[in-house]
Amino acid sequence: MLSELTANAVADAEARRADRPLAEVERAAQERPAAIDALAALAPADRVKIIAEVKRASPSRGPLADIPDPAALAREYEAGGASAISVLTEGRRFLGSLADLEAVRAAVSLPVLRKDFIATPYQVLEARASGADLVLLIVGALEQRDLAELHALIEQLGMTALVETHDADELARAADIGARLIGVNARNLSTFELDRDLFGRLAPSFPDGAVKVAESAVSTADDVAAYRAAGADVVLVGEALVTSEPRETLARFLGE
Ligand SMILES: O=P(O)(O)OC[C@@H](O)[C@@H](O)c1c[nH]c2ccccc12
Repeated sequence: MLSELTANAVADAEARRADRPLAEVERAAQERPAAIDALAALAPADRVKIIAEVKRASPSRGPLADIPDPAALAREYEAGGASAISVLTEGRRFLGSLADLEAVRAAVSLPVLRKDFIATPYQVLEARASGADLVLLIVGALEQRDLAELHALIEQLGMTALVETHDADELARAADIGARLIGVNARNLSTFELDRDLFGRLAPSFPDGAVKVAESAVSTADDVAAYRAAGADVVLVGEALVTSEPRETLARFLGE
């Protein structure tokens, strides 16, 4: 499933490229105001931080929420105390778009993450051209050389990569490229199985100095507290926020 999601995302980007060639996206990326320092915004602190996700649907969970106005949702997230906003831009299974990312970027002053199946420089440039500060790289979807090259391009453009892992080998690969913001996704993107304890098992093996992000499977404040107790600096939450009153839920999750 992960390779199919990635192949589709790359094919969709290639189709966009026919209308908007690489040189044009490069220019648009350069003209954008500098990216926000997301690493500073997500740095370890005496309280847990939350990346709140704009997510309409997923292949494992189906439709979650309509979200007619992603900018309004992002403003709720900002007012509720989120430290960054993740925007799914994958169109086929997650029903997102780059237009969602643009709308969110214009609405908030928090760092914004492009959450997609990124495997080409073109997709990274699109992210910057749409105002992203952060770009997701899924280790399990990439050869090590491509991972290293995409990571370098993201940093060159002044953005931060969130490098997503799902086992000890992938965590070692993230460490090898010098990733400074590393996530552990509780959901296996090939089988869609959830393993809520995976973050806790991998946390001791994070490279020194890397910011630790626990991704997925949070439905209650206790889940956030469990991730925090296991060493998470940051927790990434989607479904629980889009299916509830986001400000109230964030307040509960942040222990307020
Ligand atoms: O809705 P949840 O269980 O709170 O999960 C959010 C986020 O972690 C999840 O959407 C996600 C994590 N890694 C991904 C990679 C691609 C697409 C989606 C994801």
